[in-house]
Amino acid sequence: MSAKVVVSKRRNVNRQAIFLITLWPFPEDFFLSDPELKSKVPLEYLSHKEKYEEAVRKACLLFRKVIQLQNEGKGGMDNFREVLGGQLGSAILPDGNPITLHYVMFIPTLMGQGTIEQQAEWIQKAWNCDIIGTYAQTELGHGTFIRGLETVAKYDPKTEEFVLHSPTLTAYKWWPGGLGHSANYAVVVAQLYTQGKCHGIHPFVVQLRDEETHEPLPGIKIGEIGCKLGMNSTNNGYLGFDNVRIPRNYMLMKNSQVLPDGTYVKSPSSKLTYGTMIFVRVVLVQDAATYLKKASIIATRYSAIRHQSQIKPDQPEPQILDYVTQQYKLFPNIASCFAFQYAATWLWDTYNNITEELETGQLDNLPELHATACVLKAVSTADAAQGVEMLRLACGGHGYMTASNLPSTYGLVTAMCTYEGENTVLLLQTARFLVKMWQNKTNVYKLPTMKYLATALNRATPFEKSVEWVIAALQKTAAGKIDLANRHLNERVAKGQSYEDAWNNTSIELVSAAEVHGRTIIVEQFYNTVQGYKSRVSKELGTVLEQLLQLYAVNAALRCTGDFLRFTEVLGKDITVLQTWLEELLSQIRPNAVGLVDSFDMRDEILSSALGCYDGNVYERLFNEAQKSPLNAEPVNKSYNLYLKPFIKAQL
Ligand SMILES: CCCCCCCCCCCCCCCCCC(=O)SCCNC(=O)CCNC(=O)[C@H](O)C(C)(C)COP(=O)(O)OP(=O)(O)OC[C@H]1O[C@@H](n2cnc3c(N)ncnc32)[C@H](O)[C@@H]1OP(=O)(O)O
Ligand SMILES: Cc1cc2nc3c(=O)[nH]c(=O)nc-3n(C[C@H](O)[C@H](O)[C@H](O)COP(=O)(O)OP(=O)(O)OC[C@H]3O[C@@H](n4cnc5c(N)ncnc54)[C@H](O)[C@@H]3O)c2cc1C
Repeated sequence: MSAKVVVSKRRNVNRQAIFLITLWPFPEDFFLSDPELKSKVPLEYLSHKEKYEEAVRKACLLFRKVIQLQNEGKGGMDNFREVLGGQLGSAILPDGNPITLHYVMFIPTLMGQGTIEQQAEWIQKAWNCDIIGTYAQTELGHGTFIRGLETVAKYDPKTEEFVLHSPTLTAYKWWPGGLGHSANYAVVVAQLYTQGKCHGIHPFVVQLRDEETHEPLPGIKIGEIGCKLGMNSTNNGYLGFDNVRIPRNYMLMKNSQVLPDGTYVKSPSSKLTYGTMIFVRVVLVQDAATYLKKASIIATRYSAIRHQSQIKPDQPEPQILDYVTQQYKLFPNIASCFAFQYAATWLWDTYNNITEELETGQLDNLPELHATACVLKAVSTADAAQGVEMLRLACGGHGYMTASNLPSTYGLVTAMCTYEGENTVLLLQTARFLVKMWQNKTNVYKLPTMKYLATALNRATPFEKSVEWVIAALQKTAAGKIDLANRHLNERVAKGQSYEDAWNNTSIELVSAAEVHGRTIIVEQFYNTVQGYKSRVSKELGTVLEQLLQLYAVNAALRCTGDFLRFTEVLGKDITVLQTWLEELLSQIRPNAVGLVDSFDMRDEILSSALGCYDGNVYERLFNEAQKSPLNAEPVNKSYNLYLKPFIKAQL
């Protein structure tokens, strides 16, 4: 394979940003019409081993095709984004892609953490897929608390090498995607020791397997971690080191360095090592939107086909879409798809702007970027996971069928709540930043996502039925919750608790404050986007977008009525108005519901669902899928004669 990648020498180029610029229409058909990218047998009927082998076959073909497009000058890095993301990627590899981490974390870490020379050495090889990498950070004993990682990289100045070692079982790397049997290299995050001192965690490039035979190298203990709730083809692995030596320049040294004599040169910020995690958290908001769109299309189309019960006696069974409770399950999730999509776009732009600043050595906005990426990743993935599950339930029994593709979509989306930072932990990171800003009010005024904190608490928010009011009320609630949590924190400290104990004892309130702050950002971005669109789209489209915005906002408000009653001037009677407003919106959106999900523009092959196809032939498809069960290949299964018959005939 040969893909030309030019490594720019300009320091201020945001190299990770080039991933996500869409320059041309993506040729889905080039992938979806390739018979080799279709599985002959539904994946669920394959063994664990066969699933993995099939996933590797498809993944290689998939990326070969992407590289072919690139070599023909048809699109660039944006093609990688399409095949890695939840839309095309999860259609072709519904149980996960064993090479994803190579593109999503290995290459971005080389780009973000390597010196120009290291990039020149590694990136071309990685882009050409001469080597396949993963990102090995989490260990059996620690995923969240990365300062507590146990893998050691000790510098030996005599040989100018690092010696990597796993001193305990809990030091084994555990979880990295593709680590089991796919990758032959990894970025390994380990505690750096030089001149007898530990300098904390740093990234190292480590070869794991022979480039020809793929046999594990001496001192490398490696394997796959086993079956999971979902993502069973991602080949998550474990990895232990027995005094494995790597050259000095295999430590990624853009931010901190170890000189040949072992002298440690400090990074301008130790948190720059965490850069790849920010990048992935940012792109996950988009992925959360994609998975929720997928489930929303399936459940909404199915709800238009499915007839059940009666609303009035003697009348035909209605489409289940006409039940208001069903609309309540579906439409707020459709609105969330728009909300997360707009938040993702805004966050991506913010990320680009701030990483460009970082490249010039300006770190002022890094804390806000971190806090914002954490909260948006946490809120969007949690809501998407809950939403997909609700949409699955909204399809009744058929939603429980693998053929609906909802169980496997849930398996993919719920993993996002844990990986790349467990959601509660991320909300606590945001809370840490909010409290800091709250305590030091002068900074609050400068930061775009925090500006509201300067005035929100003292601003009057008399109730009115408008999105502007919902935003003001959410802001006031977030400010009120931060203020209260901060007061409780201080009270606990005043009573003699250490700050850390007081923090832990206040953490339920802190998490809740951060969550409302995240929802405030999302509603505000939705509002800003719709205001921007209004003059550019037809009146009819403007009206529908406005309805979706209102639905998202009023639903967000109704989710925190208790907090509104505590922190704003809202009264019980106003909640009734909010409830009626929600019900009005459900009925306004009803005629456009199917059109709205059609607008997400996902082909049947991408939905991969017997319930969600464009033509609505739900029952035929379910029946056809049932015929694919290997049990139906023979009229009588051998277990009848072996077990059932003797059991039935026996005199018990
Ligand atoms: C071609 C590609 C295109 C892409 C296409 C799209 C396709 C998408 C497909 C997606 C598939 C993704 C598959 C990914 C699989 C998952 C991979 C993983 O999980 S990998 C494994 C992922 N693992 C995880 O995510 C582990 C989660 N754990 C952690 O990140 C950390 O342990 C921690 C943040 C919780 C604490 O860290 P700790 O060092 O204990 O820090 P303290 O709490 O003591 O705070 C100290 C100070 O540091 C500050 N600060 C902190 N972080 C940052 C930051 N990033 N920055 C800046 N600052 C930061 C903090 O604010 C505070 O400031 P101050 O108040 O003092 O001023
Ligand atoms: C599908 C999948 C793929 C993954 N891929 C990779 C990969 O490619 N590379 C990689 O390195 N890792 C990977 N991971 C690991 C992932 O990043 C970690 O699982 C994640 O960071 C959470 O860490 P943990 O598992 O240690 O959870 P824990 O931290 O043990 O969480 C358990 C509970 O403890 C709570 N908790 C922990 N710390 C705190 C705290 N400070 N305050 C309050 N509560 C706390 C959490 O909220 C949670 O409820 C993957 C994980 C999954 C599920």
